[in-house]
Amino acid sequence: MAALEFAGAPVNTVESLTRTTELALEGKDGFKKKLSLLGSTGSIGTQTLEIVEEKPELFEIVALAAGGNIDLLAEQIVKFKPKMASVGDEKLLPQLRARLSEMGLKESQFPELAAGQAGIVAAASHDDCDTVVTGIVGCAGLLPTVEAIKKRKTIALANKETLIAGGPVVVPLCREYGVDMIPADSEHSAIFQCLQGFPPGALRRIILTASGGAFRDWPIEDLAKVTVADALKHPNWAMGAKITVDSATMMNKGLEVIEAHYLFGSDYNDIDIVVHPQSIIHSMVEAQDTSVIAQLGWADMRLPLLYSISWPHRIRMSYKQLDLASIGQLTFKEADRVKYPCIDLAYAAGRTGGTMTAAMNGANERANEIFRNGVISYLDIPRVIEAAMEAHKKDLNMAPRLDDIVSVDAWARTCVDDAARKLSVVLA
Ligand SMILES: NC(=O)C1=CN([C@@H]2O[C@H](COP(=O)(O)OP(=O)(O)OC[C@H]3O[C@@H](n4cnc5c(N)ncnc54)[C@H](OP(=O)(O)O)[C@@H]3O)[C@@H](O)[C@H]2O)C=CC1
Ligand SMILES: CC(=O)[C@@H](O)[C@H](O)COP(=O)(O)O
Ligand SMILES: [Mn+2]
Repeated sequence: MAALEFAGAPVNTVESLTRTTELALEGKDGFKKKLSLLGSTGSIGTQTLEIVEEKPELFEIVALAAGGNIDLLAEQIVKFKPKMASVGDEKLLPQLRARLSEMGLKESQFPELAAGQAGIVAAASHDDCDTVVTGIVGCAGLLPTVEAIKKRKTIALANKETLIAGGPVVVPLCREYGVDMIPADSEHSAIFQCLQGFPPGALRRIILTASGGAFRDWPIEDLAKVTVADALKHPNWAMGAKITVDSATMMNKGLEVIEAHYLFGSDYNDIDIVVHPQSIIHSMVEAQDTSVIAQLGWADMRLPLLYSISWPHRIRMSYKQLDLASIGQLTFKEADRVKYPCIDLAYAAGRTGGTMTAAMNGANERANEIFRNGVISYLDIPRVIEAAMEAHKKDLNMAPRLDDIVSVDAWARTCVDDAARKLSVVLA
C-alpha cells in the first residue's frame, strides 16, 4: 500500500509486523535496504551514513550524489564503496579522481562516476538500489525524485521542496507507480508514526510543532537589525544553512504545512501549528474522537531518518533514551502570524494550489539565498516572496505538468531578483 494513502488501514497485523521485525533483525528474511543517497555530504546525508555505519548488516550504499564537497565525498566512497557516485559539476571530476588515487584506490576500484543533474538522476534511478534518500537541498531534488518514482524506488523524503513545488505532479505519480513515499522530515515522520494503525477516516487534525527558530525570543522591533549569523543560530537542531534560515522566518513551518497536505491528504483547515520551544514532541495527530497522539524524542534527525528507511520495522539502536524528568517541562504557545508573515504566505499558497506553491517555493529559495549573500534584509524575505506570489496570480496553472512546475520555479527566482532590485532602489 502506498504510504501516501496510509491514513487508511495498515496492510499488516501487529503480530505479522512483530514477527517480520524479529526476522529482519536476525537478518533471516533478506532485509537489506539498498540505498541511493542524494546530498550525501550534507546534514541529512552524513546522518544517514551514520545509520548505515551502525547497521551495515541492514543497509548498503549503492550510490552517492554530492555537490562540491569533494574531500568528504572521496572519504565516503572509500568507506561505503558505492557502485556509483556523482558530483555537482563535471569540472570537479578530475579533482575527485585525484583524491581517490591519493587515498589509495586503484582506477579499477573507482565507482562509476557521473556529474551534474544527469549524475543525480543516474544515482536516483540506479538499477541496484531500492530506496532513495533525498537529502539534496531545494527544488534541485524534484527531477531526480520523479525519475526515481518512475523506476519504482521507495522514496525516503527529506527534501521537502520536492513536494512543495511538485506536489500536483509527484503525488499522482506515486499512485500511478505504486510507490511508497516515507517522510524523513521530523514532523512528518512523527505524524506518520502516530498514524500507524489508524483506520480510514480516523484522522481529524494534524498539529505541527515548531521550535520558533532563531528569533523566537526576540521582540518584533529588533528583527530589522538581524544578521545572517543571527539567523543561522538554530536553538535546537544542527542543519544546513537554507533550512536553518527557513526556520528563522518560520517559512520552514509553512513549507511543512504544505508537505503535510500532500503526504497525508489533510485539508489546510485541519493542519495547525503550535510553537514548542523544546522540540521534544515532533508533532501530533488528533483523531475524530479528539484523542491526541504525539511522538517524542530528542532533537536528533537520525531517528526519523532511520524510520524512513526501515518502516514498518523498529530497529534497536544505541541512541540515548528519552529522559523526561531531565527535561522537566514541555511548553507550548501560539505562532505569531504578525512576526512571521511567511506562515500565512504558505497557507495562502497551499490553499490556492496548482503552481502557486512552486512559485512560492522558488521565490523563497531565492530570497533565502540572497539574504544569506547579504543582498536583502531578513524583513525583505516575505516582501519579495509576496511580490512573486502576487505576480504569479495571472499565470496560475491548476493542472500543471512537470515542465510547467520547473518553468514556474525558474520564473519565481527572477521575479524575486526584480523585486529585490526595486527594494534597493527604494532604499538608496
Ligand atoms: N538537516 C536537517 O536536519 C533537515 C533537513 N531537511 C531537508 O533535507 C534537505 C537537505 O537539507 P540539509 O541536509 O540540511 O542541507 P545541507 O545544505 O546540509 O546539504 C545539502 C546537500 O545537497 C548537496 N547539493 C546541494 N546542491 C546540489 C547540487 N546542485 N547538486 C548536487 N548536490 C547538491 C550538497 O552537496 P555539497 O555540500 O557537496 O555541495 C549537500 O550534500 C532540505 O530539503 C531540507 O529542507 C528536512 C528536515 C531536517
Ligand atoms: C529537524 C526538522 O525536521 C526541521 O524541519 C526542524 O523541525 C526545524 O525546526 P523548526 O522549523 O521547528 O524551527
Ligand atoms: Mn522539519
